[in-house]
Amino acid sequence: MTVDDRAENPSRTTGERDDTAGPAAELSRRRLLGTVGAAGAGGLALGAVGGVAGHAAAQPEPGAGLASVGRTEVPFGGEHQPGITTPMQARGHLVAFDLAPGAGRKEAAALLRRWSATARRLMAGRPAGDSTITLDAGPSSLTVTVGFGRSFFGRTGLEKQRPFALDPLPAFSSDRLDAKRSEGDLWVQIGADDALVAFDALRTLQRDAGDAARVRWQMNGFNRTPGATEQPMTTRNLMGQVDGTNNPKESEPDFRKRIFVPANAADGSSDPAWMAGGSYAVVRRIRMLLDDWEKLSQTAQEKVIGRRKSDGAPLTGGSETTEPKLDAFDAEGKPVIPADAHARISRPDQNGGAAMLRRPFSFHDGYDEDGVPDAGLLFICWQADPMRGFVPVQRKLDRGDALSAFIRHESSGLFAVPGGARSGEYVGQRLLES
Ligand SMILES: C=CC1=C(C)c2cc3[nH]c(cc4nc(cc5[nH]c(cc1n2)c(C)c5CCC(=O)O)C(CCC(=O)O)=C4C)c(C)c3C=C
Ligand SMILES: [Fe+2]
Repeated sequence: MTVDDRAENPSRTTGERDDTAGPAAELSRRRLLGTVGAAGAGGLALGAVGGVAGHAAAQPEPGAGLASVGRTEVPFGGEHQPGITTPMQARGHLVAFDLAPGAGRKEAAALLRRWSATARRLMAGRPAGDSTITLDAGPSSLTVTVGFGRSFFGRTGLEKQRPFALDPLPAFSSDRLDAKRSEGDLWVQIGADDALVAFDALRTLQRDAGDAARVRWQMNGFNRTPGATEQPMTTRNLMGQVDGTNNPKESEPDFRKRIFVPANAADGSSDPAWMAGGSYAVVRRIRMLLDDWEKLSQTAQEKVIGRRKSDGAPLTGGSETTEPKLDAFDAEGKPVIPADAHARISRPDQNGGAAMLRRPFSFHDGYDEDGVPDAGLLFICWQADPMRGFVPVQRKLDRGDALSAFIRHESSGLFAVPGGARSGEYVGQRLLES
């Protein structure tokens, strides 16, 4: 998708009206952006509203001259939370919180109310609080997504409302998990196409937590900057592979069923009513053993995945979107796509139909003392039921994925992400006020 496509995509540019904004909405950056954006296109440099004299008049208007990357807005409200089907953003922060000692359901509800108000404002390109970090940045496709970990329900006395889907994930033999960087009462995913906008949201939400919750762990990630390529291209990961090709597509008939909890229990869901329109996120910090990986020849690397590095096409030929021929053999009688190739054994048709929407960020947290990069994938996958998404696929990968020798799962989290907030509602209200 080009920048212009993104700006024209209604899901990216039309926000629902913020009913918490009040008269300040008159001067909201979002509305200024519309005017100033148009003026900017004509080459007009605007002064302060009302022609304020002196130094202030020389300052550019907030939002002046924004390009479509900065202008693009994702709606906060809706059937689903943002940040699930939103196109991947350039910058991401993941942060887990634990409720503070003594904080319970009442404090959690107040916190979710504060976070929702902040997210609504920031995602619309309006300041929340006194920060000036993003005054000239625009919404930049900011999304804030909030989820509940298993431990949240005990802390708030809501155990009867805890979904079975939050039962702990099974242990996998290749797990090397750090408990301190895993799980958490609450999880927030922040994504934006501008690093300052993403940081500002992270900092503001953390300040909003006040005495109610403390940061348990926090991770930073990135992806290709939208607009950097003219063709809409699937992103690459830090191993250099095209990654995301065979994700379920929103246009597929079973997409919603696979990714989202149905809107009512009559649709065969065992989920509590408050999860209607929600999804489950599995979050894994997966370190890439890049020194080992880069010792492999390109041909060997391609066999590990089963796809070409250059364009992501299957080893049996065609283009990125060509269906792989799983039963093709080479002159020596070996499968062209090896039996343990990652992209072969992770397919739904090899796992009883198990499917998930992968929406990761890459990470790089510097180098270890021995010069080894601490880099990899903040793997985030979304599904209506982790037992019919992540778990069976990871079980299969754990038993015999050629990629396993080059990656290490270092932390894990499973979070129930409720449906999107309706107008005037805060995220999680249907749980906290049930
Ligand atoms: C348990 C789920 C998965 C984990 C963990 C995982 C880690 C992981 N994957 C790559 C790179 C690629 N994965 C690709 C495809 C792919 N991977 C999974 C699941 C997990 N991956 C699925 C379900 C699929 C799609 C299979 C299909 O339907 O065809 C690919 C190929 C291109 C693509 O379709 O995206 C690559 C490349 C890495 C580097 C990694 C851990 C660091
Ligand atoms: Fe994968």
